[in-house]
Amino acid sequence: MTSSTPPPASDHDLAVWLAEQAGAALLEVRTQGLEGKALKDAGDLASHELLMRLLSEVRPGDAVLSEEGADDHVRLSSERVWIVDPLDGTREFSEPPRDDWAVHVALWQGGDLVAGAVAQPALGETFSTAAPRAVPERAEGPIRIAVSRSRPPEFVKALAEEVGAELVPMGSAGVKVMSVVRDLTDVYVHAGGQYEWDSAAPVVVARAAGLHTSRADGAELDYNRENPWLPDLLVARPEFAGTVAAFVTRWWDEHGQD
Ligand SMILES: Nc1ncnc2c1ncn2[C@@H]1O[C@H](COP(=O)(O)O)[C@@H](OP(=O)(O)O)[C@H]1O
Ligand SMILES: [Mg+2]
Repeated sequence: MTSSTPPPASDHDLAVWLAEQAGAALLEVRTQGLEGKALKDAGDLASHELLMRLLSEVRPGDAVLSEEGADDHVRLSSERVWIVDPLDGTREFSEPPRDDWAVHVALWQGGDLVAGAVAQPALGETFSTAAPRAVPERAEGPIRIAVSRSRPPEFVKALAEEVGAELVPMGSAGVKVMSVVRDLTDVYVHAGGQYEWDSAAPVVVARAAGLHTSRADGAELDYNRENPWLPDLLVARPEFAGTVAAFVTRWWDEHGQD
């Protein structure tokens, strides 16, 4: 969809529309000849401002939770809260032609995530609850675990050794969750730091595809809390979730939570 298309009525379709509008703006920023921090900052700002403006126009009664608006406590008494990450994988966005960066748009309503979209603009793909994907049959071979390129959890090497897995580093929480949806990997596990906007949209899209989603130790995920710090995450094909969650539980018992 392009900016000439009107905003759709349904929340599922609106999440896609918003993520794709922001994605188009980000691709345009990438053509401006900027580099490094200037490119990161210009992308963050352009996408953030566009999403805030569009949401205030099309859903004026809803609250928004994003990095810039985390302290706006109106959202804590709101029935409907859009949880957005205008540019996830900022580092990779600033390293063209990498395509492992994303726009996240999720809707939280009455206690849980209900709709969402993850756009990967440089890949030309959007994953969403509007058109949930069936996860393909698993490719044969060892378990593949998606991990952060720059800040992987301290336990991942020990986990990979124990279960005979290979690690697949890439940028963006959304891209890593979508790698499980696409059967590029089997598991994404993170610990050590993240915020609600890093995982909300990927999680609701993964749930719609039938994947397991939880904290890294298997505990329940909870969104739109006063403190949006949500430092760990596990998204996995259901058959691998128990093994990874049990490993993390044991690791945290023995080493403390990182
Ligand atoms: N230890 C940590 N503390 C805070 N945020 C973290 C983090 N590790 C990862 N993240 C955030 O999670 C997102 C995915 O990270 P990664 O690409 O390393 O997997 C990034 O979001 P942003 O790019 O929106 O800042 C990154 O900032
Ligand atoms: Mg992010």
